Amino acid sequence: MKEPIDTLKTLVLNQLPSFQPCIIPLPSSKSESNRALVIDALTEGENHLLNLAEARDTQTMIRLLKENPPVYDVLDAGTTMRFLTAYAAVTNQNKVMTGTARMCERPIGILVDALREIGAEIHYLNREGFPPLAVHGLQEQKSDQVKIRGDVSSQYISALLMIAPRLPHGLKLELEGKVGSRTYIEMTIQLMKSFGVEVIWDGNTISVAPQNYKPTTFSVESDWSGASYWFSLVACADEGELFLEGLKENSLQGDSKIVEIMDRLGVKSEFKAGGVRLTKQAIKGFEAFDFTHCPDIAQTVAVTCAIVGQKTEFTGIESLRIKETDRIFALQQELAKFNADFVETEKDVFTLIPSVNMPNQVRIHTYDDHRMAMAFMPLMTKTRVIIEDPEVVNKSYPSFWKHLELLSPKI
Ligand SMILES: O=C(O)C1=C[C@@H](OP(=O)(O)O)[C@@H](O)[C@H](O)C1
Ligand SMILES: C=C(OP(=O)(O)O)C(=O)O
Repeated sequence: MKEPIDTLKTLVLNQLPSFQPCIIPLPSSKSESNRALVIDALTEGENHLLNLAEARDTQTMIRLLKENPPVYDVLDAGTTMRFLTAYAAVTNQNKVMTGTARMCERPIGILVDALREIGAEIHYLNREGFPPLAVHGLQEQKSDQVKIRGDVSSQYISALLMIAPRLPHGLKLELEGKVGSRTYIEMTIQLMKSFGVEVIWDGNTISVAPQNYKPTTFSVESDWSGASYWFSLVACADEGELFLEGLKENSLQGDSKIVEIMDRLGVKSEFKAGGVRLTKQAIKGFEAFDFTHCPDIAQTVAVTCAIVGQKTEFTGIESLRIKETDRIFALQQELAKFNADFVETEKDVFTLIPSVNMPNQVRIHTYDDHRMAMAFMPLMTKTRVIIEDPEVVNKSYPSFWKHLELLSPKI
């Protein structure tokens, strides 16, 4: 049971228009960590995984793989649900897959259908197409060629790819229709290659022959999705400079696109040894952006545009409806609290109309979504902000509020 709203824990952020130059340490990427952990579990021999994320999604993955309970309760971690469903199948285990109430509303049918076609026995325990599930392993591979649509979640494709080298006949995945979050599929393939596995992506077909992962040392990069909130803070502040530690210019993470976006919204990025320096520059502006391949930074960019006065068209955000919450609805509700609008002007095209009048205080509801809490933090440059359920950030970035405390005001 969720607590009633009045008794919810809140965090008050006092207005901070400008801040002194500051170093932000950043967490490690949970997407890279969760892939490395599944690959590690499928490797014969010992890997050395460095810099694994502190994110709850990753800690849940570590715990479940280590303790190997009969029920894999993934809480609210999408990658953990999708990757471990495929993992349980290929390792021939009997597992119940479950999670939070919201997780049981996030679709998994496309992955289950593909795994069944390959030969896994999986049953739905409640609603067809959604967790909870009972996985009963994969006795015999029935098919090595599967068609899969790519427009709902790339996590199904990543899950299948990572188990593919361990299937007796390997796997040929034929991607159908529009493919969203393609950068995450590329990340999966890059990680597989780092662990010595060959993957061939040719047009719409990704082929993986049966082969073994090779033990290696792998170090997880800092998290670009988490970095996006600090870019936004610099964009929204009157004055401010940040050094974000551990980021590399050539990243496996598609959310590094934030550099390009924030360049238009007034943030200059300079890559140095050990990270990236963010300073303010004039806003160049943009009219439209397609988030198909970087959906997790859509909230960051929407809030930034609302604050800096940039009217913008958002496309490629359909998948936001099936994430930790319906992020489109959540954005619309919370942006309206400071008189910004996020309106569907044509089917699947949303226009962000910036704030015209800033109230003295805004209370942000966070909808069990870490990214709602973090994306609205930069509003503190303009007004006093109250964040409901601040611990929601633990999913990906438990030290987020501690890092915010590193800032000191510029008087
Ligand atoms: O593979 C991954 O690590 C992820 C893929 C994306 O999901 P979709 O493929 O469902 O868009 C992204 O939103 C999620 O935060 C992490
Ligand atoms: C959508 C997200 O995660 P997941 O799908 O793995 O729960 C996210 O971190 O924004």
